[in-house]
Amino acid sequence: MRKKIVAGNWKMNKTADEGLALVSEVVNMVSAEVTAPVTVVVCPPALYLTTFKSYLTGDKLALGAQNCHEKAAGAYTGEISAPMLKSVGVQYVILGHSERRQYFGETNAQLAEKVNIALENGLIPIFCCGESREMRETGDYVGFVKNQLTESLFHLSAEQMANVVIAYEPIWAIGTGLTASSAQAQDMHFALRQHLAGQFGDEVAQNTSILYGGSANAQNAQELFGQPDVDGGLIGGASLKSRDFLTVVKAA
Ligand SMILES: O=C(CO)COP(=O)(O)O
Repeated sequence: MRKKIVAGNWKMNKTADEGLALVSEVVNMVSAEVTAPVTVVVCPPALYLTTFKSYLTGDKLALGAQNCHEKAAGAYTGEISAPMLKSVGVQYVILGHSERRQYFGETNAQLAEKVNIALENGLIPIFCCGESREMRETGDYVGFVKNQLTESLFHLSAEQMANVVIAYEPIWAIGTGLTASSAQAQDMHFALRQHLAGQFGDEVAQNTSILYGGSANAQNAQELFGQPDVDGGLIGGASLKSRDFLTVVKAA
């Protein structure tokens, strides 16, 4: 059975005090209110990972980073490596978020290297994919997203792929309030699972968690997560308010 996962991507938000208050609230609420088998991953700014590790314990809560470098160490000023993340107890790492692709020029080939180094260091990549609004309106958007998987993941063995989580995040839905309809999400998730099955076999495809991201919130999460191929979410804005985030978690 594939895992249900709800990950909160805080992006570049919250000062240290604000972050501590939020993570404490989330931990308390998850402990008190979440009985379903869902893994809650908190992905704060890297600066807070070490401090947050002691809060995110037990089998329901996990710590995630928002990025890592593709090399293990070296002269890369300002960067953070997968071995460093592992050494402070990080379990998941978001890779290939559309904001990193857009603002930092990350390519599918570079992301293939990031996926490799994450897996070599025992981190679970949350590999992001998704099309722009223009692509959705005029192009072969399913082919485009499938190709993101092909170029960054299809060099892996089936065994390695079993340790990867996918997040479908249509760019037009991120931070815009324009959520994909549950049918649009389901259609893409189904297509991606088929694509995975073609390369890695049915068992791996069926066991891969495919999360939805893009204006998912307390109001629409139930409907989105109710789709057969939607296994949870990667949540931006709604992860910054504990009560909203918990409502999303409970919908998984
Ligand atoms: O980019 C996202 C999560 O990684 C989604 O962000 P929003 O939930 O704010 O649209």
